[in-house]
Amino acid sequence: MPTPNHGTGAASPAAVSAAGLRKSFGDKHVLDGIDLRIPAGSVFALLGPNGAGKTTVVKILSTLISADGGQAQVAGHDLATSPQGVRSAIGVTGQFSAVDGLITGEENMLLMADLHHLSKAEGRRVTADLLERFDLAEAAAKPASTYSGGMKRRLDIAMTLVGSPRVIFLDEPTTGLDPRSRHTMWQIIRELVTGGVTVLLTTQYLEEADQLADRIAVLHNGRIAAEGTPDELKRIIPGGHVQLRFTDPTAYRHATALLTDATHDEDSLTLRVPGDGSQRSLRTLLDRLDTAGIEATELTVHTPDLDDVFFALTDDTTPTTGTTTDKETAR
Ligand SMILES: Nc1ncnc2c1ncn2[C@@H]1O[C@H](COP(=O)(O)OP(=O)(O)OP(=O)(O)O)[C@@H](O)[C@H]1O
Repeated sequence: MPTPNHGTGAASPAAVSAAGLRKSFGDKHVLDGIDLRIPAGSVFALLGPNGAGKTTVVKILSTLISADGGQAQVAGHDLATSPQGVRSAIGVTGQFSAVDGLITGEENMLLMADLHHLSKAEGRRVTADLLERFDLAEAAAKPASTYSGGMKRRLDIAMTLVGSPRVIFLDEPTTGLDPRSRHTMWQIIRELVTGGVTVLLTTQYLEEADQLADRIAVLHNGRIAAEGTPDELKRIIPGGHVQLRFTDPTAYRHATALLTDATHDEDSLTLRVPGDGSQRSLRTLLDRLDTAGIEATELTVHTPDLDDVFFALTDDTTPTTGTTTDKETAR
């Protein structure tokens, strides 16, 4: 479920905007003209295969490295002319934790408060508040090296929040976490956005983008291959169909003769009828079968999901009508 502030565009001011970002490492062109617009108070997911350049985008937008070309503004500050302004408005949680394992969770937080020049009292207040919020109060006095992966990740994000950033970059926030910790992290991210923060996250997990993001961009070959809401992206990929499976070869043959737009597989006695999975198209198909007195043994509706989008956009060898996921099986 995306966040309440569906950042669909025009009305909300942009918390992050970028135009024509380019970056090469040696002769390797990693980013070849990236445009982004992330409405304030929304979650934006950057998806892409390994090595697509997701971390590079985060590093550029968080001023850790500079772009070779293009321009960007973050929280109203220009990357080129006001990098310090950008840094003061953002929080970054990278793939490699900033947590120091030798000191306690609380000490990590207090160190962060010092870096943000909070007074001792304010630092202690913010630390106690965040440790409580992130369910780390009990473990606060233990060395961070004894924390589980999920606890370290929560501490990492809590440390990011010490400076009250308006824009947060989360680079693969749930990689390596078990399903429960992943769900906890999703809840934390949703709460951040409800509080008005803007989140740019990179992820390998399509489900994560589907669950969290108001908008998703798929990065491939140095460019944004597609951008939109999860539903918009799913709509651009064909591949919805109804699969009919028969056990009676005669019924299968009759169905093949009737449904001439279907592709069929003689060996498994199955037909694939193109369709958008809507109630109307399903009813039409069932009416045609009923009228002809044909009964299928099994009917399965397939609708494209983000996996299909990802594969179709990032693998030139996969046909766009390829893999689909079973969404509903009847009979
Ligand atoms: N400092 C660097 N020097 C040389 N090459 C680099 C450097 N940083 C990144 N690259 C290369 O740039 C490409 C993009 O890397 P990046 O880490 O941005 O990808 P990514 O999409 O985040 O990948 P992953 O999902 O694996 O984390 C990769 O081919 C990587 O090897």
